[in-house]
Amino acid sequence: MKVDGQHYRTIWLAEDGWRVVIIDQTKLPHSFGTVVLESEVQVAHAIASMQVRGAPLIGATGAFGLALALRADPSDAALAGAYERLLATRPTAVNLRWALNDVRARVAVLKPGERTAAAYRRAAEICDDDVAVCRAIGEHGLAVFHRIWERKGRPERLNVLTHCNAGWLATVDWGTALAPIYMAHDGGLPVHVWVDETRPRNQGASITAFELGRHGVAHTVIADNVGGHLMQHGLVDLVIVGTDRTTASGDVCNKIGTYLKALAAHDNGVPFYVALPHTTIDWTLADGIGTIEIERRDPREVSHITGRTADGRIETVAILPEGSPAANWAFDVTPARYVTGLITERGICPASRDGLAGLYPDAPLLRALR
Ligand SMILES: CSC[C@@H](O)[C@@H](O)C(=O)COP(=O)(O)O
Repeated sequence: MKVDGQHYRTIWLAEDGWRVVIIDQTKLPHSFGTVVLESEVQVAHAIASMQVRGAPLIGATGAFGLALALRADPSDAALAGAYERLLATRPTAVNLRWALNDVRARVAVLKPGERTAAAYRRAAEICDDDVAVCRAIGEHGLAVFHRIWERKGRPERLNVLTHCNAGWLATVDWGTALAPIYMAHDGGLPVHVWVDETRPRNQGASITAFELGRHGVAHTVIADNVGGHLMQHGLVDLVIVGTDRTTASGDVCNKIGTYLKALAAHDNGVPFYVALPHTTIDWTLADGIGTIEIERRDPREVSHITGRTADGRIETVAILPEGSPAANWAFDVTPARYVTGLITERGICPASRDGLAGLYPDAPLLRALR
């Protein structure tokens, strides 16, 4: 997508053809800058510190991490070590495991001297595929938006609520949940987005609002607790979110607070859609609540908040009384029964094993789960 008239992806190779450039998302929305990664250790840091974030982008970055590791040492031992270290950076988004498994499987069968080039090639393909997949998600989602707009009698604005950031900055380009929003806006559908601020790290307030604002999409940032009230008053036409891991039975793990939005949507008859690429489906799991590892992050993300002062300095301040403990669960699971539909690159399906099997009859392990 474009920032100040220039088209960006979220990750690309530097002119030297081997270093990896990313947008430093920890600096948004106050500054837009890039960071150059030269080693697997720097890639691991970028993922863990959330310079890059969002499930598909974490996967793509991990793939480049393996390429950088192999460039330094293409041995079996180095490949195994880099795989484990990169996998440990963030536990919940399954795209990371998917991308690391994919690259490892392709290079492990090659001679060490051939591995680096193969890993770079595959990482680049993963990026290109992600762009194509997100574009397709956008097109399928756009049809949903049009249907709801028509059903509601073509209101002056179509109010969409989203949580966290599932936009182009969470993927390689386009985004998942935000892709149909961009397409709706570009096509003249009068879309307006309620942006949940998404405490504690405020990905909605800092990243989704940045994206939508730069693209000219009408939006309003709201505190995380507002959505239920808006739904009760008919001010939300649909909810659309991304996901970090969706089980083979359609349970959806996404940013903490998603579950509460799904409950409120259910109570108010508001459609609740989840947009996802195939790389986010964990075909090995049937029950999301009991089995998905939920990342727990530094409580400091809850007890402190960062922003820009009137004179332009970025400052972090404490917001809790001294001595009050804080806890920081980063994701929750929305059971499939609260999900109106899964919007994938192959189309839309019910959030269920049969729904996913209909779209992905070729999926590995699906049979074993039946
Ligand atoms: C297309 S991104 C889907 C999810 O990764 C997104 O909704 C989300 O929860 C991101 O969490 P984050 O902790 O910012 O990586």
